[in-house]
Amino acid sequence: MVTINANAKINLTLDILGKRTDGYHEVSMVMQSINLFDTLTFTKLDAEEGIILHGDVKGVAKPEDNLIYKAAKLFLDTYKINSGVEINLIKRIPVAAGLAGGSTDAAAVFRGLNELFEMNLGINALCKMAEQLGSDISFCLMGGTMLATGRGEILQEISAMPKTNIVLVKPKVDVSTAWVYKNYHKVQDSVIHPDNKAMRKSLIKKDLQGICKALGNVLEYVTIPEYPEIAKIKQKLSDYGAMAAMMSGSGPTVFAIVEDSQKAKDIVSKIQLDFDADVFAVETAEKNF
Ligand SMILES: C[C@@](CO)(OP(=O)(O)O)[C@H](O)COP(=O)(O)OP(=O)(O)OC[C@H]1O[C@@H](n2ccc(N)nc2=O)[C@H](O)[C@@H]1O
Ligand SMILES: Nc1ncnc2c1ncn2[C@@H]1O[C@H](COP(=O)(O)OP(=O)(O)O)[C@@H](O)[C@H]1O
Repeated sequence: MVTINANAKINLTLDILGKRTDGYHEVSMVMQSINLFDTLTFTKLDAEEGIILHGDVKGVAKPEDNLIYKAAKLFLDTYKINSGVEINLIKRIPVAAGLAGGSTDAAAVFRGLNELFEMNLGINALCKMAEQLGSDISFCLMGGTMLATGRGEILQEISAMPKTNIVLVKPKVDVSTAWVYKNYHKVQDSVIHPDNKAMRKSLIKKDLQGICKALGNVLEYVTIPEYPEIAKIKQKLSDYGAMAAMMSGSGPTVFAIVEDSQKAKDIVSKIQLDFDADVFAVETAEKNF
């Protein structure tokens, strides 16, 4: 049996450089893994038993639609492995939250099956499969602090963010990533683009104030007008003394950077009373490879 913890991510920056001919958007974003995680365990089965998945994902009715199932099928088919596999999922990352919950589960499947079947595949081979299923899965394989370009699948390791306390607030609405990207053209002329160079410089200097100053996400301009609660959550987090607060990915989760774990606990206990939301105190996580 193999067990993998699949970390969620936040976007320290998210910039869109343009629309591509394949319909996706060209992005440039600094991504950071965090220690909020799903846990997946993998056990070999006989080939005729196929892929059996235990554990529900809200809104995903059929197991075959789960990214976990799709990733397992892709792995077994690609490497012509004549075996079944049983996968147990403990879901902790909120779904459709901007935290890459589905992508990180898929990445965990590639890592888990690589170990279970003793394939010794390198990160490049795993990333090749990842790209076929989703833009964020390659980052979830790598983890840590990365600059992601292309549609998100081209990764460059950059200076790691110092270990930092983060508070996550996920209001009880689900946001479709596809919908957010689809509506970006309506706001693109009025957005303030994040400064990725300034972010990278601050990361090199381990300057948390600088990192806070350089946070920026152009998708806020699409998601916040539709879900104004996100702006209220950002404001409250600042009022309660967070160093900075911003929406992650396509939203709706807001993450706040806070100076220590006591402050994080204080903020969690207060903000839980203000909003109908899932609230977590977490830390930044290190890379997987
Ligand atoms: C916005 C981000 C930021 O990290 O994260 P989430 O909010 O989903 O966590 C990502 O770009 C989400 O990546 P991911 O969730 O893997 O997206 P995919 O499954 O590849 O694509 C979902 C849909 O989003 C759109 N899409 C995605 C990535 C991209 N660079 N341009 C796009 O236009 C496409 O319309 C696609 O149909
Ligand atoms: N294992 C999974 N975990 C979460 N979502 C999944 C999974 N498999 C498929 N999905 C689908 O992917 C969509 C995006 O989910 P998720 O990755 O959690 O969003 P985001 O990247 O915005 O955090 C969900 O609404 C759901 O329909």
